[in-house]
Amino acid sequence: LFNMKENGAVAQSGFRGAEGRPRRFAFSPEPSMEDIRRMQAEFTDERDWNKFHQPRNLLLAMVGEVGEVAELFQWKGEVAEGLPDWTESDREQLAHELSDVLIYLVELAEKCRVDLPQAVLRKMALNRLKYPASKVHGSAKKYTEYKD
Ligand SMILES: Nc1ccn([C@H]2C[C@H](O)[C@@H](COP(=O)(O)OP(=O)(O)OP(=O)(O)O)O2)c(=O)n1
Repeated sequence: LFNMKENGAVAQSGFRGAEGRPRRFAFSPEPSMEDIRRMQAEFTDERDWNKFHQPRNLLLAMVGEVGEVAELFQWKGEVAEGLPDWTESDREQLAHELSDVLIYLVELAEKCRVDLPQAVLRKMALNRLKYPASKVHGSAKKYTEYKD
């Protein structure tokens, strides 16, 4: 059991502790979405790749990377939270592919002039209004299926 504390992360290896209860998990506080936007902008500028990174191309690149994430899960059947049966190498591959999706998503948002962190706050506020916890607790019905 090791503890990845250096980044402020509280992730630990394995999903369940000795008592069989799920361990606490949280992301590291850094980098922020703005950090990621800036780092990817530098990467793109240094290679003179902005001419390729129009919104539609970024969207297609992102969807391609989503496909690569799906490939890692393909034919595995249901996978338990924490991926207890995956090798370290499979986990690292997944970390790479999820990062590719995020990098393209952040750049797509930038090129579409969507301030993504603030947009997420607005959308989550809408989600809470649409799905009041008191009304939908324990049910996965879509909001259109509720009678009142
Ligand atoms: N025109 C490009 C090409 C790559 N990248 C960056 C963003 C992604 O994080 C990563 C994608 O690289 P690849 O297209 O080589 O894809 P993979 O890393 O998934 O490699 P593979 O397709 O071999 O699995 O590199 C980019 O910004 N712009």
